[in-house]
Amino acid sequence: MSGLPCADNLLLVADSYKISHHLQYPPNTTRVYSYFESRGGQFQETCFFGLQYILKRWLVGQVVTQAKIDEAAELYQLHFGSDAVFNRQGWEYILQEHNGHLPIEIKAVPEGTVLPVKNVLFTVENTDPKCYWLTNFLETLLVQAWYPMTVATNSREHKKILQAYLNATADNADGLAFKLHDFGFRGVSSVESAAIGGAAHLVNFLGTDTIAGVVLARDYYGCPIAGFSIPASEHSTMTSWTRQGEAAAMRNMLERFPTGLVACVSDSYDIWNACENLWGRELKDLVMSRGETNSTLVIRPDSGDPPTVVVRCLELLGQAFGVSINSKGYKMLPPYVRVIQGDGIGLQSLGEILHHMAANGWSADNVAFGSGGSLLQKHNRDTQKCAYKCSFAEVDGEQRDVYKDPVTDPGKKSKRGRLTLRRGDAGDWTTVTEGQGTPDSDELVVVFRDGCLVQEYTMDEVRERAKILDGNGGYME
Ligand SMILES: O=C1OCCC/C1=C\Nc1ccccc1
Repeated sequence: MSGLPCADNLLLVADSYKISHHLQYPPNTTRVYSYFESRGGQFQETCFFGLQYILKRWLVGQVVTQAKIDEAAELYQLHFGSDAVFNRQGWEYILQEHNGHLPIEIKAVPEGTVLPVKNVLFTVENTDPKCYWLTNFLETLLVQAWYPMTVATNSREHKKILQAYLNATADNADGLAFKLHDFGFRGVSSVESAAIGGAAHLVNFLGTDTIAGVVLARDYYGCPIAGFSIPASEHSTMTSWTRQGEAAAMRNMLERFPTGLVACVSDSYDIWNACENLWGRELKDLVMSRGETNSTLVIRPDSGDPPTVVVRCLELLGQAFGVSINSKGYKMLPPYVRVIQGDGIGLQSLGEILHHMAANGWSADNVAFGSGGSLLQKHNRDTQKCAYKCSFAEVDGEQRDVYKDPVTDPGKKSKRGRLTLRRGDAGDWTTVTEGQGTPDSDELVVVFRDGCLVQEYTMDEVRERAKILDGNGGYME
């Protein structure tokens, strides 16, 4: 037992109403086929990621045992006040006939793929006609793919902005992968969410403090080390020296971490004083000497109006350490001093800060950003309108296209029939409905079948697919 709620018992990982659904399909239903899509919302394209974690964590291998069936039967008898709801026979059939492996086929777009919303992202179908009820039993769990997909998509939107500003104001975009650091571990709802969301951010970037995400990438995406960080202070390690001791605390950071990158939060009392008089005067020689070993001090403001504070810090540091003009005509601090802004960073404020920097002649290359709640937590299933819907069924041997089309919301209309995902010569994506597609033209790949993970992706492959191609998703006015 992993100590998790539901303790790895897949039979408990569903909405309660699902437990009764095996009794609600037409008699002699032998096949239920459903698909997952994002209908779009904040973003009109989606970076698909995270299904592999769900498959490997919950569905691969012998996931049905007698003990799990008995535990579920007991709980559901209490939960419904009846032992006529839970599908004991159905689960025992899977245990006996399939040795506890799920007779399901899942076809998905390769992880990391970026495609317009409203396209099929994965399909689910039972491979044993007696297990028609299993396809949609799995909805509850599989729809949780909304989270990693939405985090990866949102993180990638930040990358577009950063790349555009680097292209416009920096010598190159070589530092792009470290420009947005994940600060979100504490701000999500669970360690597992941190792992999933943290890994999703790492599809696009290499900087993170969310260790759980690095661990998930190692354990589920074959990546020994998916993200990196550096020694950095927090307010307690600075303020415990007292206000009079702030310079000593800062000096300690430089002496304890004499080479490489070190970050120091500097707004405990007065960020302006810190930049001008502490880093810029009292510790100036120690800061400058880091240049001799290609080492860098990263100064961290952590309060105030972000665009104003970032630019003011750059101005003060520029006065103290000097400024050069890069190939794009923008100001650069010396290589041994940089700024990281980790307060109030989201898609909107990132653009505003970078715009304000550029408007004041500062290159985007001077600053890195940290984002927490906006990066990992400020999303829900509706952000990208992710849904799982049945589009095909077989009843009494008759194959029927299935759909919903609510008169009260045309936006919720679902696709009909078996679906395939086609990629045109121009790289455009089309979802072919009503079984009109052909298997050999289908971009959907069988990733799971009958308890086995048929196709697996490494973080490197995922990152390759998620790369941003044109460097000008820009926001430059
Ligand atoms: O402030 C924080 O809140 C919570 C997450 C971590 C964190 C800062 N970390 C950091 C890492 C690398 C450079 C600078 C800071």
